[in-house]
Amino acid sequence: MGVAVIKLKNPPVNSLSLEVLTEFVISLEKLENDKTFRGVIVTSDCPGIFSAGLDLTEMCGKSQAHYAEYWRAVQELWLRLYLSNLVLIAAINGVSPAGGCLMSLTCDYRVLADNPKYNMGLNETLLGIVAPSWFKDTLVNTVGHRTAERALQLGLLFPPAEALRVGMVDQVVPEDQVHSTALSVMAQWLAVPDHARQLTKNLMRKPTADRLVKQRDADIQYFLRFISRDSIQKSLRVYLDKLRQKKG
Ligand SMILES: CC/C=C\CCC/C=C/C(=O)SCCNC(=O)CCNC(=O)[C@H](O)C(C)(C)COP(=O)(O)OP(=O)(O)OC[C@H]1O[C@@H](n2cnc3c(N)ncnc32)[C@H](O)[C@@H]1OP(=O)(O)O
Repeated sequence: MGVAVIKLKNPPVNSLSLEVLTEFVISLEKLENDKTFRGVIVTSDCPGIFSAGLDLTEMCGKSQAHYAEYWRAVQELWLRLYLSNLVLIAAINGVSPAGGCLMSLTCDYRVLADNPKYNMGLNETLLGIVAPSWFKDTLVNTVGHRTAERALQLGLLFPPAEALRVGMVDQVVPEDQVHSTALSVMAQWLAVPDHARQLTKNLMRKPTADRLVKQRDADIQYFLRFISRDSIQKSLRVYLDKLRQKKG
């Protein structure tokens, strides 16, 4: 039925490095241009981890030019996913904090494996950083304003039952059924004529996407100023050190 599977593969935690973002955009573009494909299942090849989100090492101790390039790539992936003409189904087979969660929120439907470890949410505040307005918009459009406000301020990571309750995911299924469920949901979405579904998706999503499109450069400048602050660099270093020391 013309369904591709994109499996994120950047061990150990599928962090969204510049290279991963760039490859993801290229893969999506190819699929969008190949009319034999109408849908994509986005999933992970890393056991227990859908994606650890943006790659913290890309945002720490690098040059301004690097931060600008990185942030443009983050914007690009979000825009491509959010406005994709393809049906996108996230088969979430692991934990998905921050950018990992965002990626799944851009999909049309989310199936999450029922494992209490597989938390998801926008936890940026816990790192001492702030989810950008378009991350916030994506969450608000999924779970509503009040739930998003509480989740964003507290940096909440929701276990599966809670994620389902607040509408962050559409279905929670046993781990071994995530892929088959995503496939059967895909069949349901593909039963709708493409042009009508695509126009409707665009109607729902374009106003949100346009807010970023109209001010992409300003958004990059804002990111540069924010991420370059000594206090933010320090917060990121402390967070990364904590992650590294966990093992020791
Ligand atoms: C104006 C706007 C400004 C800024 C906006 C920025 C928006 C940011 C969005 C983000 O996505 S920030 C990233 C948020 N992500 C997280 O908080 C997740 C952090 N990681 C974890 O919680 C865990 O690693 C895990 C995903 C639950 C996996 O745990 P596990 O025990 O399996 O692995 P471990 O913690 O030992 O990690 C292995 C290895 O990977 C490194 N790591 C983990 N996450 C990241 C990451 N996001 N980026 C880069 N590297 C990461 C970790 O340090 C370990 O490295 P080591 O092997 O060298 O020790």
